[in-house]
Amino acid sequence: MNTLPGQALPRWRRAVLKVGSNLLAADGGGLTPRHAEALAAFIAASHAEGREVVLVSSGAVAAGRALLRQHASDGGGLAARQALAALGQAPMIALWQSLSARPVAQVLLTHDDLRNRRRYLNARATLRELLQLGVLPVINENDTVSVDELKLGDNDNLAAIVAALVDADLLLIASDVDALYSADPRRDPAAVPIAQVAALTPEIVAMAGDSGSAAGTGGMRTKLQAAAKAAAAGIPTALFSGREAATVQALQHGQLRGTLIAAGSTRLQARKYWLRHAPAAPGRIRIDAGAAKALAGGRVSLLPGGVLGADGEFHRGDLVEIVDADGAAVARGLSQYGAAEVRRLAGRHSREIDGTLGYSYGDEVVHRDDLVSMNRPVASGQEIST
Ligand SMILES: Nc1ncnc2c1ncn2[C@@H]1O[C@H](COP(=O)(O)OP(=O)(O)O)[C@@H](O)[C@H]1O
Ligand SMILES: N[C@@H](CCC(=O)OP(=O)(O)O)C(=O)O
Repeated sequence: MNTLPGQALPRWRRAVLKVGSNLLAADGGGLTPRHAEALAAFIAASHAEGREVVLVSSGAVAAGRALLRQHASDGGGLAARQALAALGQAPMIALWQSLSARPVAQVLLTHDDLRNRRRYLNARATLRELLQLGVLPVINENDTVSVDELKLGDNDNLAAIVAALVDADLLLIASDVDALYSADPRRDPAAVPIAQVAALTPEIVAMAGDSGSAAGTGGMRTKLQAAAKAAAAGIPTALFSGREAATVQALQHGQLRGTLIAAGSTRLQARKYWLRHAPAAPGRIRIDAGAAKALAGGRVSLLPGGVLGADGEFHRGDLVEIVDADGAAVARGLSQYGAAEVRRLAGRHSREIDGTLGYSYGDEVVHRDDLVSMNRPVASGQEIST
């Protein structure tokens, strides 16, 4: 039973919710809606309030294993696990669809997809589009092609990477344990729950053990790794029990009965800091006076109409300098198009992109979420991007 007092959940508009296998296969066999129901109700209520939730759901291996058990034993090696995941993806998605009035979209990702700049941007564009369409994205690792060196390894880490990918302002991790404890509570009856973690020090990390069950993968260790990744991107993490319907309902009212792991800085600060200081590609985008003025004011995207040209070489997704007609630095950002493409798009209207290139990655040359103005301080508590 949860003995932690409630605490305020950080304000959020877009969250990633990670649901572990232990919750979905709570009876030790195949998937059950027992705990998923309350989580689906939370997602629906959040959506009705104008918030966006991206779901990262485990459970495919557990679902596959339950199906196969009726026919044969699964062996236990990597290929067997991959086969079980392939078998279980559809039932896992079906479970969420059965609990959601909105359409559910399946998204399978690997580490390789997220390391590759082009695929990273494509995954992000797809997820943004799904959210705009009002669809519930359900993400899982693409276990079929995830061999060891490509594997994210667990969905806790995948959820943290997705949180940064979709610019979430909160990472919610629902598990079968109600908090981070001072030691694994399955092994140490004297372990006490921890309500707040200000920083993931080595002492805190040492408290985390691995999974206590066959269904789960990483235990608390991967949850803290995920929280560290999220914190580095300026995203706080909330750990709570998805077994307690009252705990899940309390989230709806902004109350967390679990562990809150703070982010070092705000999401916007972390992102803007990175955009400002990371090494840029050997190339730059030149813009006209009107675009320079708009970008200096902040919170706007760079459209092709304001572009004069591009110098040097850079690729889609590269961080580039944006300069005015005199070569003075105005901003930095991730270009949606490569240098050759930007040269062709210079001065054109966004609606001409498709006709000019034969394809389009979006209306913006640099999206406002990927842009930092060089003459504006990165203030704390700035508005969260939409
Ligand atoms: N310090 C700790 N505090 C809480 N839980 C811990 C700790 N160390 C290990 N664990 C284990 O982590 C488990 C949750 O992780 P896991 O089994 O991977 O679940 P999930 O399927 O939700 O990802 C808990 O049931 C618990 O036994
Ligand atoms: N891709 C696997 C999930 C692996 C995983 O991370 O599981 P868990 O520790 O329960 O979140 C599956 O769907 O079974």
